[in-house]
Amino acid sequence: MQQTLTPHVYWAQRHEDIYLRVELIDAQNLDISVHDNVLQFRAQGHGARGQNDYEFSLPFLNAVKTEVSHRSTQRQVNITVRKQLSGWWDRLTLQEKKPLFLVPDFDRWMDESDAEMELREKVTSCNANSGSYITLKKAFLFTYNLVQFLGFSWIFVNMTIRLFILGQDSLYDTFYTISDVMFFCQILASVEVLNAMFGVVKAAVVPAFIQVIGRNFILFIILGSLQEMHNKPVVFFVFYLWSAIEIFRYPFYMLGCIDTEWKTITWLRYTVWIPLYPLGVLAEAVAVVQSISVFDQSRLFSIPLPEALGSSASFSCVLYIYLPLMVIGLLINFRHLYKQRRKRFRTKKRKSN
Ligand SMILES: CCCCCCCCCCCCC[C@@H](O)CC(=O)SCCNC(=O)CCNC(=O)[C@H](O)C(C)(C)COP(=O)(O)OP(=O)(O)OC[C@H]1O[C@@H](n2cnc3c(N)ncnc32)[C@H](O)[C@@H]1OP(=O)(O)O
Repeated sequence: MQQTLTPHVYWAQRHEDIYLRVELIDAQNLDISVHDNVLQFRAQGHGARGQNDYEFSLPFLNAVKTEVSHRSTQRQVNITVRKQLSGWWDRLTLQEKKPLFLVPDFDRWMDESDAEMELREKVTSCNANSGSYITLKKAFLFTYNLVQFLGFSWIFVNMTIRLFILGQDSLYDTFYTISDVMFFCQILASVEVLNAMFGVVKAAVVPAFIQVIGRNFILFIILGSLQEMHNKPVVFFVFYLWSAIEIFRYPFYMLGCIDTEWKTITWLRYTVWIPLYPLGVLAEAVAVVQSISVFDQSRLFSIPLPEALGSSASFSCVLYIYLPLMVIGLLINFRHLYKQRRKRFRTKKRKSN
């Protein structure tokens, strides 16, 4: 008949954890739990007294967490118990007299000051890692915002100068002179959706997605794909309104990356959108409406239909759906920007009180 015996148990501690090493070869049917700060161990295996059931219980000196992690190898069972509060214990067990089966694990043994040093090194290397991640992130964001700022400033300044020099004529060739840089900036702007998705910045995903998809739809499908749209004055208004906000938004972000704030830039970033956003959406809607007849005539992107319904549907069907979607997108983003504005200025006011 098998007897129930106690295995040899080796222990060591750190400020956060207790490590137990149970000398049991090929341990099976492990039952390890912690209740009321007492660890119960039961298993079958080959220990000091051969193949047998082995068990022990350890009432800990101080409170520990109930979750216990263990890993059994061919030679031993390693158990880690987390201390409820970080700190150094004078001994492991509640009773002053150490149980006979329990001995220090000199392979893992550390005195308090060594463990403190190890803990400090861990914290320092963790801080160093997160510090270099933050520096890298800020450098990436700063560069991204700088590139966008330069792109949109070039667009805005170029259009303004051309308007002063050429007057009304400049409205008709905006696409030919500006679109390449606008294509570049708007493709790059997709990074903003990814940044929001992966938590690189604290921005909301849906507004960023609406913004990028909305603009790229107008730029690539409505304006870019139809030659008939290239010389329309609406291109001027769309590009001018888009770039008018970005020459404030990107410098605002750049300053944030270097932990600096210029009140005027902050005010402009969170205020200029109030007239610009509805005007921008209006200009985009005009472009969509103007493109409908062009799509109908050219049959570009027409949608194949089953024969019973006719040969194909004009892409303008999509545009009729897109127009109300623009209003929904406008409302979502307007509400989002309004909340951002209130949050920004409310916090600032409170901070300055
Ligand atoms: C159901 C809908 C289906 C979709 C169908 C499509 C519908 C299409 C609708 C089309 C509507 C779009 C029309 C639009 O194209 C028209 C115009 O653009 S007109 C011109 C005026 N436009 C604007 O004013 C909008 C400008 N754009 C924006 O403001 C942003 O793109 C927006 C996503 C709308 C809002 O930005 P965000 O959510 O990021 O807010 P914050 O700026 O307050 O930023 C929040 C925090 O994140 C930090 N952040 C964000 N980005 C960066 C960055 N690049 N670098 C560094 N830091 C960044 C920022 O600092 C904030 O942090 P903290 O609060 O700590 O300061």
